[in-house]
Amino acid sequence: MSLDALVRVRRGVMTVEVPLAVDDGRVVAVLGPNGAGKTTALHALAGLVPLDGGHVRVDGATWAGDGVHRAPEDRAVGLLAADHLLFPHLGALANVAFGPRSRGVDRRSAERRAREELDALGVGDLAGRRPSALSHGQAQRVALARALATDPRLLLLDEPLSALDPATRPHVRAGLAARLRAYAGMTVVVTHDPLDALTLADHLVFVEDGRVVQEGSPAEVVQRPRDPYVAQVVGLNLLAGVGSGTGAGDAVTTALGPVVTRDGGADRDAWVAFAPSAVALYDERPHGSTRNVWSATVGSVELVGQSARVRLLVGAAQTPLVAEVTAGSVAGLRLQAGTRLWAGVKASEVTSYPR
Ligand SMILES: Nc1ncnc2c1ncn2[C@@H]1O[C@H](COP(=O)(O)OP(=O)(O)OP(=O)(O)O)[C@@H](O)[C@H]1O
Repeated sequence: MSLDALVRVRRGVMTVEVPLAVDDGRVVAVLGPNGAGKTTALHALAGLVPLDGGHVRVDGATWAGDGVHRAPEDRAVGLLAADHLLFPHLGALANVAFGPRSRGVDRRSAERRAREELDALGVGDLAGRRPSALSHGQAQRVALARALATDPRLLLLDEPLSALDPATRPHVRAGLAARLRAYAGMTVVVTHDPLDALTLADHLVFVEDGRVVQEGSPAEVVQRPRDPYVAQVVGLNLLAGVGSGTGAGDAVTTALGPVVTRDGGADRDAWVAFAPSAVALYDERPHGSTRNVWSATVGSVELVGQSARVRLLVGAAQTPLVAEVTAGSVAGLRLQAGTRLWAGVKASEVTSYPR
């Protein structure tokens, strides 16, 4: 049993066109920058936005498309938004029981189901509290319980953790991940946050300007980004390049000139990727085993704990790269915006793969 959807919705000059397939018990994350069309796609699955084309089919039944448009209440959907919108005048239990009640379940059964769901999310002891007496994290768990208490086939989460403060977020994320592992239905989660996606989802779909630019398992995407936005999300430097195409060359020609990689340069059109931590910085041109060396200018330096993210503009084309170095190197090299230096990456740290 599964979700099979092709969401096509016109939004002004942009058309959102996103295929989505989810199997039972699986979690798909949709990622993308602001305005990419993520919420539009989610709302189309929920029935809040009509399709301009495509289809939404669940377990073989058509929810939308082919002249059909089921109303949201006629879809077995649970929707959770960043702002929980619990009923302020009802306690947590009554808020959660509202879902099954509104679908015709008798009061006693609805409350039993609500209590079960609150317990499963670790907030059973808050059953009698009104939303105003709940922390953000607690309220979001109650809202998740409300989305799940109708036993939806399809759970839709729209930035479920984005309104939480950084101290609360990891706890709610862990609770959500545990609950999703036990949930038998299908989940689509929209998020900006790569950590949410990597910890919650089995499959990632990246959307930009309404279109899918890359999808795959978290491991695939992290190792082999195929789009600058995806590379930025997973924290890798990515360059488009051209290899020899003969299997003989060992360098890929990029905006930085030839880059020597550990995979050779056999592919005609190739991506070249390396981690910021693989970029070493020097105040004089290094001599030695480092095969890839470029002149660079520091754009900015951001200290995060014991390490620093250094944005660089590299080579004649001023190509942006990110280096991650120790706080000690920042002091030793006196790194600041405008500092001119050398950046080096060992060939063994650089991967290349077909574009
Ligand atoms: N009701 C609407 N009518 C027309 N255009 C809309 C409507 N809602 C959103 N849009 C536009 O559609 C595009 C996609 O918006 P959407 O909210 O789906 O993006 P998103 O990826 O969820 O972005 P964000 O991360 O900022 O929430 C945007 O350009 C937005 O301005």
